[in-house]
Amino acid sequence: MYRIKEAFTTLQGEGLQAGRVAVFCRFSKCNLWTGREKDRATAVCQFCDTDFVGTDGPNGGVFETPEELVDHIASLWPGSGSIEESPMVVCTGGEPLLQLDGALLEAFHQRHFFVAVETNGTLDAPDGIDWLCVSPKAGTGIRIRRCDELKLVYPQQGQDPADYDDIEARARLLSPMSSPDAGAERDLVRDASTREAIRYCMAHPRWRLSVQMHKMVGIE
Ligand SMILES: C[S@@+](CC[C@H](N)C(=O)[O-])C[C@H]1O[C@@H](n2cnc3c(N)ncnc32)[C@H](O)[C@@H]1O
Ligand SMILES: Nc1nc2[nH]cc(C(=O)O)c2c(=O)[nH]1
Ligand code: SF4
Ligand SMILES: [Mg+2]
Repeated sequence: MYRIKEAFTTLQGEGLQAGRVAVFCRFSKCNLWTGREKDRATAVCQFCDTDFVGTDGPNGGVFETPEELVDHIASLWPGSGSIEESPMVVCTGGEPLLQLDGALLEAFHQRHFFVAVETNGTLDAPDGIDWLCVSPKAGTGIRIRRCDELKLVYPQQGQDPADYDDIEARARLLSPMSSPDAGAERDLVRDASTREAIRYCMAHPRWRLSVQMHKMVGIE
């Protein structure tokens, strides 16, 4: 059984796949925060910009089998879904690795999906993910030692990008932290974080900047 908060089609806004059309499959629940505002101050991860509680969002729900969920996601893909088109699904959340298993991956692949995953890296990932993005949170133990992109939200108190030097990745990205709330304050926080991230990249050119493009162009 898979519990999905919401699903929607947009452009991947972050990381090396930014700009690519994808169906986002947002899994319910996270192991680093309950998702309730009253618990934010005591959560392990306190800056989350996402509502992942329950299954009541647009195109959300409870899916009994992998095929049922994949049919639902495929129905949101705007093209034909042919192998040439390489339809993409981004499994995110919440923490998708609490639920994503080999059977679901296999079902996505049967339907020609390129499967990307956004994870906090604290849980083991099943084999066969096509694009694995690990975004470590300060103070957590990272189990995933190898990924496609390491995408640090920056700056985080108590975290130094060098803490992750031993994780193997095709690219190392700093993604400026924005405030969880929408509006003017979010932009101010984001602008300050962006300046800091740029400064860090310039001094440590192993790292590159990744901006949350979707927030800038006003898409989901
Ligand atoms: C909501 S998380 C869900 C996936 C997974 N739990 C994780 O943390 O990677 C999706 C992405 O948004 C990033 N993110 C969350 N809150 C953010 C914020 N306030 N500013 C910038 N990025 C943020 C996360 O680091 C992650 O890369
Ligand atoms: N456009 C867009 N790109 C994204 N990349 C990662 C996201 C996420 O919430 O995991 C996200 C998101 O929420 N929207
Ligand atoms: S950013 Fe990821 S790890 Fe942090 S609370 Fe949100 S969903 Fe969980
Ligand atoms: Mg998001």
